[in-house]
Amino acid sequence: MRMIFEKVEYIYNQNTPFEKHVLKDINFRINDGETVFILGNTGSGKTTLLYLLDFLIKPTSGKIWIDDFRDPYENPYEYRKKIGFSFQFPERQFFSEKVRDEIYFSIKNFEVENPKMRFKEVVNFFDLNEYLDRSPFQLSGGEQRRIAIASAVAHNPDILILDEPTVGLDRKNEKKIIQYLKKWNDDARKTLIIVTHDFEKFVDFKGIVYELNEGILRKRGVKH
Ligand SMILES: Nc1ncnc2c1ncn2[C@@H]1O[C@H](COP(=O)(O)OP(=O)(O)OP(=O)(O)O)[C@@H](O)[C@H]1O
Repeated sequence: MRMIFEKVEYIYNQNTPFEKHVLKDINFRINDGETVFILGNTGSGKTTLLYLLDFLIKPTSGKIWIDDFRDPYENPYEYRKKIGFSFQFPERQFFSEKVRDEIYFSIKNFEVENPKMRFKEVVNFFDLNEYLDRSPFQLSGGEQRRIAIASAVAHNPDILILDEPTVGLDRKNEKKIIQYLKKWNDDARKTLIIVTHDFEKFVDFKGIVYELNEGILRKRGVKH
């Protein structure tokens, strides 16, 4: 699923005293299998750009296209099914009382084949057995991050979008998650989109690096 941004602008609270022009004339495309890093200072618009990539918000002006000519907002569910999204602040993405349901949700919602097997696979890989009956809201930042990433990948999406995936993780889990993401990076069919302030932790990754600066997106280079 190729994603194309054409002259995309995003303004919060337009025509109010709190108006904030966050994204300016964004033109880029993300092809199947690519890894894309989006860097930039605090408040430069990175999270807003990711919300657009998951069709959670609509551009104030400009267009987002899927595979050249399809409008994702006509049927966002259909396209979102192919995407896994882990938020910068995991508690903003959680909505279940138990970790078990949080992880099971996308497996069920997106009708994954062999749901029980997939659930076990994800829980075992991310080492989450001990948390299954606990509330995701009452866990540490690092534990929440693991659950957020596990939930994002549970339905085996084609595109994985991660906002600050390494924040809060201890060294052991950070290593494990980076290794896991490297497999996505190496998989020619899987697209990986990462916003990070810890770019040096992705030293072995290939990909296209963009930088957002006051809402303007520039290509910084390609990592080989
Ligand atoms: N819901 C909102 N209403 C109004 N302004 C907002 C809203 N969300 C974000 N903003 C503002 O838009 C700008 C961009 O925010 P965004 O979260 O996209 O930046 P960011 O690059 O992800 O920052 P950080 O690195 O700190 O996470 C910021 O100035 C922020 O204050």
